[in-house]
Amino acid sequence: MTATDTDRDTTDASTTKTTNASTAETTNASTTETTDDSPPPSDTAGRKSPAVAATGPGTDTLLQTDGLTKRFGGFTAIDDVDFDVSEGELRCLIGPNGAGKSTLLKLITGRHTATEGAIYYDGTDITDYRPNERVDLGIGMKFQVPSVFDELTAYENMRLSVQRTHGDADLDAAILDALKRIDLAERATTPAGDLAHGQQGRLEIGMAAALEPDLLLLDEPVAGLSVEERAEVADLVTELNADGIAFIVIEHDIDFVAEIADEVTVLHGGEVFREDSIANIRNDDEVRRIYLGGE
Ligand SMILES: Nc1ncnc2c1ncn2[C@@H]1O[C@H](COP(=O)(O)OP(=O)(O)OP(=O)(O)O)[C@@H](O)[C@H]1O
Repeated sequence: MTATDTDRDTTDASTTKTTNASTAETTNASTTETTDDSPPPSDTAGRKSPAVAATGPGTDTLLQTDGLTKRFGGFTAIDDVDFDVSEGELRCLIGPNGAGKSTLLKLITGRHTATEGAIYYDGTDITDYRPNERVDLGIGMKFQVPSVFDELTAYENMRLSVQRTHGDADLDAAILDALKRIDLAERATTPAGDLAHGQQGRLEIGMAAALEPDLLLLDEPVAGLSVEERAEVADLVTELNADGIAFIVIEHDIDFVAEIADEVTVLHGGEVFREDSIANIRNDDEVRRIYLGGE
C-alpha cells in the first residue's frame, strides 16, 4: 500500500472486520475485508465531470462506468474504463495478475475512490457515494478473504444478514430458509470456523445474497476449493442469478467461468482488452498471449 492510495478502508467503519457482532456494518458481507493501512480518503478535486448525462444509462443497464480511472501515485491501475452490466446479467471478469480486476470491483463498491470518471448504478451517479450507501442501493460484495465470524455459528452469522432485510416476525424461519438455500441448514449450529472451506464460501455468498442485492460482486469465489466445492458454488451462483441477482465475478478458473458466464470481460493493464462470449474468449490468441505475458 502506498501513501498515495485514496482508499476509504481505514476511515470507513463499514470496511473493518471486527468481532463485535452488534456492529451493524459488520453484518454486511460486502464490507468486511480489511486490506491495508491507507490514509484517509483524499478529496476528489481534479476529477473530471461525468460525461454521461445525469439521467444515467438506459433502463436495463444496472451498472455503468464512464472513463473510470484509478491511479495509485503515478501508477494507473484502471485506465479510462467504460464497462457496463445489465440487470440480471452474470459477467465474469478475467485477466492476468495485476490487470486491475480487484481494483475495478473496489471502485464499484466504493472502497477505492475514483481518480477520474464516473460510476452509475441504476441511473444514479454513485461516484461519490460511500460504501455503505452503495450497499443500501443494492450492491453487495464477497471479497477474497473470509468475512464470516469464525466463533459464531452458521445460524448466527446468517442472522446478521437476514435481520437487516427482514423484520423480527418469522426471523428464525427466514434464517433457516437462507441456510437451506446454501445447503447449510444441517450445519446451523456449527461455528463458522469449523465449517469446510467450501461451506464457508457458500455461507459468505448466502449472507451477501440475504441482503437482497441487485448486483453481487464476487472476487475469486472458488480460489482454493476442491472440484466438488467449485461445482457447488457454481450451482449457487447460477441459482441466485436465476432469481434475478446480477453478478460480476472475478475468477482465474476458466472452467468455472465457462460454467457460469454469459459474457466475459478481459482486463489487461487496467484497460478493457476484450468483451465477448466465453467460447470466443477461449479461442482468442491475443487473450492467450497476454496470459502468457507476451504483450
Ligand atoms: N492500494 C494499492 N496501492 C498501490 N498499487 C495498487 C494498490 N492496489 C492495487 N495496486 C496495483 O494495481 C494493479 C492492479 O491490481 P489488482 O489487484 O486490481 O489486480 P488484479 O487484476 O486483481 O490482480 P490479481 O489477479 O493478481 O488479484 C497492480 O499492479 C497492483 O500492484
